[in-house]
Amino acid sequence: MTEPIDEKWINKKVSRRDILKLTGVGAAGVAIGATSLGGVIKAMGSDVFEPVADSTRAINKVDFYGKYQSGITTPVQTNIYFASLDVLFTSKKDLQELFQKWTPLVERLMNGELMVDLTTNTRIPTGDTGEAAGMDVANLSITIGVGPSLFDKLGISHLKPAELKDLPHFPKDQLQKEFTGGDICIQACADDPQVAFHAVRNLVRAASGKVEIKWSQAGFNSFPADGGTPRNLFAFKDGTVNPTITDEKDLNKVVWVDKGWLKDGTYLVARKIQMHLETWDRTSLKDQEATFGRYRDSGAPFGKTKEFDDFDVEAKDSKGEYIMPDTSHVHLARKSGARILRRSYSYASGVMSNTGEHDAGLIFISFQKDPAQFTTVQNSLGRLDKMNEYITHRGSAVFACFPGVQKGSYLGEALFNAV
Ligand SMILES: C=CC1=C(C)c2cc3[nH]c(cc4nc(cc5[nH]c(cc1n2)c(C)c5CCC(=O)O)C(CCC(=O)O)=C4C)c(C)c3C=C
Ligand SMILES: [Fe+2]
Repeated sequence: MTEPIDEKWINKKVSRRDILKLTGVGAAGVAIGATSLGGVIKAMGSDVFEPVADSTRAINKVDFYGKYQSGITTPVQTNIYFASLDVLFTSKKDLQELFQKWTPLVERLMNGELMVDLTTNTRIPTGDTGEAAGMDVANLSITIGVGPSLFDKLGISHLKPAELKDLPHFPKDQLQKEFTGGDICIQACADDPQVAFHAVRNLVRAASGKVEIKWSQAGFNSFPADGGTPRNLFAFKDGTVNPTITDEKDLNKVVWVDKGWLKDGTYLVARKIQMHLETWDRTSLKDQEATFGRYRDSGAPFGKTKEFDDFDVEAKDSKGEYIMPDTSHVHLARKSGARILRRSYSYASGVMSNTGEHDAGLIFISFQKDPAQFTTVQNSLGRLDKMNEYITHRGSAVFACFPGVQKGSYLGEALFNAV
């Protein structure tokens, strides 16, 4: 039998910045070009790292340990694989064991390591499913949360935060059971679709017999060449007005829970929203822009010229009419007064079998310290939102996402320490 291979696929592709850090070359101030990197490594007496060409995707590691979980204020990656799971057990102890088992696996995945050492023994299934072997870790972030149904199933309703409850029914909701709810969520985001999928697949596999996938959805964000705001499938820049992900003070107001076992965690709201692209594509540009109250090309609010220009929703023109139409999505969302951190992805999953339309839309994801913030915005959009003509809400879920993990601890430990 051949020796097991403990192969780090992150080591196969290491950014130039990382190599400079590892070798100390950067600190010594030695300027080297990309073509000389291989030589530097050999000179260091190591053949572990292979040189790679400079690439924007090569700066590739998101930290697992920290005050907060990754995938919340992590810069948005290009891909998501979101999975909502149901548990197949009924005890709190089983849940604790699941998170204790997952913690080092999540750490390994985010380090770009295989789930367990590979063996070449072909008589047994491999420890890692293998489809991410040799790939860059691509800024993989993994965010884990628990849904309201979990607490009831495990008989621990007394530990369920008062804020964690199914969202109310909203006018025009057409929710389908197969895209709604779930006991646990895994949000895997990465700059590569296969890396994100591999993470979910392997975590679910490691919990075989303990969890089953209730629903899942892959999604994407495509960034313009200048790295600015991505456009959604209606071709509008989406994500312009959002809390700044580095503004800790503001995030404390909007995103991070400040009490109880969920302190430094947050609530994730997921909505699977179909976008009726065929109807949208038959709509004039003028009407499309009035739907949002923003110009399509620049992303600027009506009456302004630049995407990030501030605006007053109450401002009126000389005829006394709102500059930003009062039925526009942005007018109504802003007027709600509530704030959320949006981190959504587009999806395109083939064709709706009953209508022949594109099965495409938005996996709307927002983080907030109380799901009521989302509800306030959604209630303000209500029946008035001009965008309602073009969208249908098909799925919905809410999860309490744990605080970050410190070394020696595990995902959700505070929940298990709570009485
Ligand atoms: C309840 C919350 C929201 C849902 C659901 C939602 C769905 C949704 N939004 C777009 C496209 C855009 N939304 C934009 C702004 C915006 N949307 C929300 C909330 C929800 N959107 C907020 C809070 C805001 C910001 C409002 C503000 O204060 O300015 C925009 C404009 C650009 C931007 O700021 O991102 C677009 C475009 C789609 C397509 C969609 C469902 C399919
Ligand atoms: Fe929106």
